[in-house]
Amino acid sequence: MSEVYLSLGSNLGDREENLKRAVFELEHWEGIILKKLSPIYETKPVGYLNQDMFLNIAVEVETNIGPYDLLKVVNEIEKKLKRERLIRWGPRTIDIDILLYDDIELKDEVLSIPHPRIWERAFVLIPLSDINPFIKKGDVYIKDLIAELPDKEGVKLYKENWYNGV
Ligand SMILES: Nc1ncnc2c1ncn2[C@@H]1O[C@H](COP(=O)(O)OP(=O)(O)OP(=O)(O)O)[C@@H](O)[C@H]1O
Ligand SMILES: Nc1nc2c(c(=O)[nH]1)N=C(CO)CN2
Repeated sequence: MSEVYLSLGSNLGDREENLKRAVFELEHWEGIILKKLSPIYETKPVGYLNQDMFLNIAVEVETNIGPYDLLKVVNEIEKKLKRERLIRWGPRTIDIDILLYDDIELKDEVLSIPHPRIWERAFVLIPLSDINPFIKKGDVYIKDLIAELPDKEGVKLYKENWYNGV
């Protein structure tokens, strides 16, 4: 079994309900075991600024599904939640990114692991460090990376203990 970290975000429709539905799908997917869920954070949009606030979480799962098949799974869940891609970095009912997959490093046209932008995104690193503070980039703990990030002020705790199934 592999240890995988995912990042989920929503800023369209009922954001909390979208996160719950996506986590429910992951939890009930054959070959995926849900291990840890972060609190929900409300976060200022990064990249494309003219859009509503996001809710973001990080999730740890165990799985025997390989990285490329796992990408298909998360894309399928996004589709199920009726995600439409209109603007790059724009509004979405749900976005699911594969952050880390064991210690794998890979990069091609369809998939990059670790996700290329995670180390510079407080909305990713803050929930991630809640579920595993021991993750490092090289020699540096993510807490120390977060301290250096300008967008950390835009990340506020929204709700703890929020998931009980849907
Ligand atoms: N680690 C990864 N997790 C999820 N998707 C990835 C990853 N690496 C590459 N991709 C690719 O990125 C493509 C675009 O993803 P998406 O539209 O969700 O980007 P985005 O969420 O708008 O921006 P960002 O990638 O900065 O979060 C996906 O179709 C997928 O093939
Ligand atoms: N706060 C926040 N900003 C974003 C997010 C997100 O999930 N949260 N996702 C993006 C594209 O992946 C772009 N910008």
